[in-house]
Amino acid sequence: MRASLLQIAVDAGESVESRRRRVASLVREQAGADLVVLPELWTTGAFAYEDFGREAEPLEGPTYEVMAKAASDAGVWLHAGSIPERDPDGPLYNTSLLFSPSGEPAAVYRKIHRFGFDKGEAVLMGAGTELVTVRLPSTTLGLATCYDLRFPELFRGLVDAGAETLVVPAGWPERRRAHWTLLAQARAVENQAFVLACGTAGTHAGVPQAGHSIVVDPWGEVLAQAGPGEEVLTVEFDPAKVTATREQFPALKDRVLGLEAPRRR
Ligand SMILES: O=C(O)CCC(=O)C(=O)O
Repeated sequence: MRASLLQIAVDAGESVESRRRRVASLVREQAGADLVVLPELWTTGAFAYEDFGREAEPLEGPTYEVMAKAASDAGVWLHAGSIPERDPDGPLYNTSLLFSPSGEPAAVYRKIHRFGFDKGEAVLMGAGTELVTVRLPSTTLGLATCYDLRFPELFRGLVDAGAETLVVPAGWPERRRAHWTLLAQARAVENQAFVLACGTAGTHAGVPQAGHSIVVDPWGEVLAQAGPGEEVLTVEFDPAKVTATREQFPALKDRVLGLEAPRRR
């Protein structure tokens, strides 16, 4: 399986409209890949809180249309990263879109863990409530977004639902780059799954982005990692390695569920 992670530079000097066009043509250039992955909130930038409301789109808005067409032009499965979604009956959501190689919608995932504590995304956006997995011809994807990477129970839920390849679009800041690499490897090792984590480059809203998108195999080996700037990170991997790893080192079978809390003495 060949995957291309498009580590897009999100800088304030470029309009959303021109970034959308630029990213669509980068997706088209990936014809021949099986899966293309974009980062979180690449239209606005994950920290451009003031732009969320202004740039929010309906689910089937401009980014959806342009990305559906780009997926079918390239003939690839496209994880189009996430958009600020305006739900007509509810709040904004940080919503990921996945398209099939014919440009059909294949999945929608609304980010469950919102970042910012008592400000930013945490107050501006609603929380998703559903785990999402998607069966591709050679692997089952499990979807998560950025801050979700810190919550292992979400990933365990995805694995229980059959996920073998965990896809994590992000807008991770440079300041916590060490956590990004460490957590991507931890999620791969503990779940014996591939992790494809695609971040942004550039600086928006005064927050330098980490870049360093990463692909980790089920043994925790880093198959590829990008540098800090805009980059297309392409990697070939064998999805069958998930089953092989889980058979050779069957730690997932030794889980003990439903442990009781310690008794007070
Ligand atoms: O957890 C972190 O350090 C970064 C999370 C983040 O930037 C996000 O979810 O947008």
